[in-house]
Amino acid sequence: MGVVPPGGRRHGTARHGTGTARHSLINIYLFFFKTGQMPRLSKVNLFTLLSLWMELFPSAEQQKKSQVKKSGLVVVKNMKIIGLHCSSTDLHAGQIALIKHGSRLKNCDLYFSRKPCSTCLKMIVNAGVNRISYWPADPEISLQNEVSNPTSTEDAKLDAKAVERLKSNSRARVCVLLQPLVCYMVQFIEETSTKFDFIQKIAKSQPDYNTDFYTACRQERIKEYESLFLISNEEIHKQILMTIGLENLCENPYFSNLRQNMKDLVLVLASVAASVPVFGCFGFYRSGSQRTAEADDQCLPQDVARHCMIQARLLAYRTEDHKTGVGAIIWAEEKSRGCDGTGAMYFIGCGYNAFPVGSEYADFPHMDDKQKDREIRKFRYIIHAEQNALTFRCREIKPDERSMIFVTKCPCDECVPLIKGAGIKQIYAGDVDAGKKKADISYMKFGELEGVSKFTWQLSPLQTNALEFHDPTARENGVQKTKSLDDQQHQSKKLCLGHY
Ligand SMILES: O=c1ccn([C@H]2C[C@H](O)[C@@H](COP(=O)(O)OP(=O)(O)OP(=O)(O)O)O2)c(=O)[nH]1
Repeated sequence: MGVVPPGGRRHGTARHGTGTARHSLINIYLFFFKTGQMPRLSKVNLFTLLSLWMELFPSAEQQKKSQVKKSGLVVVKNMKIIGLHCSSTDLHAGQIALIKHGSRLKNCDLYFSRKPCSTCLKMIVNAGVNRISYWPADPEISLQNEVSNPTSTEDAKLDAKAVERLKSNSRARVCVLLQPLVCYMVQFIEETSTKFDFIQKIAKSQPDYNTDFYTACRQERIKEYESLFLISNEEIHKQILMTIGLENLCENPYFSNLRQNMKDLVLVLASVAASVPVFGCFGFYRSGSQRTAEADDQCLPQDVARHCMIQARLLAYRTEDHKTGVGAIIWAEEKSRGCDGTGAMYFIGCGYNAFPVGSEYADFPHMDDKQKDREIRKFRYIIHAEQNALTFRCREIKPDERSMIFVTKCPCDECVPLIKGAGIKQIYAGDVDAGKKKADISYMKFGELEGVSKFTWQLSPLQTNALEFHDPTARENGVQKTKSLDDQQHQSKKLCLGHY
């Protein structure tokens, strides 16, 4: 487990409101000028966050109250994600990993949202995994609810002991891999989430053009995730840590550092999740020209589409482009429901925009198209999020299955033909730059793309029709449009750190 950097607590990481946004922006600028880089999520924290998020994968199954808690799992090979899973009513996440990957689990790293039970651990260890990381709160077999059901808590304690015995006799490292966030990470994520295109699109539809709803939604998510992923009572948390073999973390400063790291990650998750909010009639809908498409190519349920877009948003915080972070993730759907808690859906690949693998920070230019000298602009070098997702995919894209890509920004002219050529059937994205031709990057092809269904973030068409009825010229993609606001939105869409 990482420790807090010298000087004590990291700067203001546990702030709950948008509060002094201007101040935090100045701090982020200072960080940028000092280090030359924007705050970035470490891979380990990204995998941990994705495991927590997978625990929340929307499920059609009825959740029964049980001692066995739902858990999320990220399977990683050579530091690349090869599986995103969550438990179902019948199977634990570890069992699903075994069914889906079998002996391919050898040398993989597994990130669990809860410490796995002995049934799962013995099989995973047997498969030869390299490392098992877990979130240090209530384990899969819950150690809470002592009073209401003493027998099952006794069983849970017995299981925790068995897990420890398996751990001490296994080659795999079973550990907690949390790292402290870099300075200003929480503020940066909060700032960029408020400015995220989806939030701005909703704000634009509000009469007073504000983003207060983002703050409210974030607060709700914080409450919800804190109750799920943290243990509010310090004594109970200590008791659980003791039972699951983490007595070393029960002393201060390790205990308070651990709790702070966990809290910061929960804040990150809540801030990102709130940037693709459940808000009024906003969601992913076909754009105008495609609305008559056949019914067999329907949009995913909104909660599933939102969930996957949030995965892409998390990936974007690994970007190497300090101006514009982009994340992309590809999922597909089998013909029939599988054993995974994700139903028929399975993971294919994911990525974010970054310079070619193996390159060093100074190898390539980082400037944008405001830079006069075209030779020192980033555009000819950077690999786009979709390109990385396709390159490092772990499964093939099958022509007879519904495959879908979720991208945090409108796919550009380099990526649109790649997505279509790869046989991806659906694109879920924003459309803010659609139709724009910039100096070195263009977004002209997305609007014209045919043969791939496009679902962009907008007001539901039903709602749109009502608007149209009143004023057919006053909308674009379902959002009431005035020229000046549209321009404002483009200006404020990013935390612009482009004036080097
Ligand atoms: O389909 C795409 C399109 C772009 N990018 C990445 C590449 C590059 O790192 C960045 C370019 O973003 P943008 O078009 O917003 O240009 P910018 O110069 O970063 O910002 P601005 O909108 O101010 O021009 O986004 C992708 O990953 N996928």
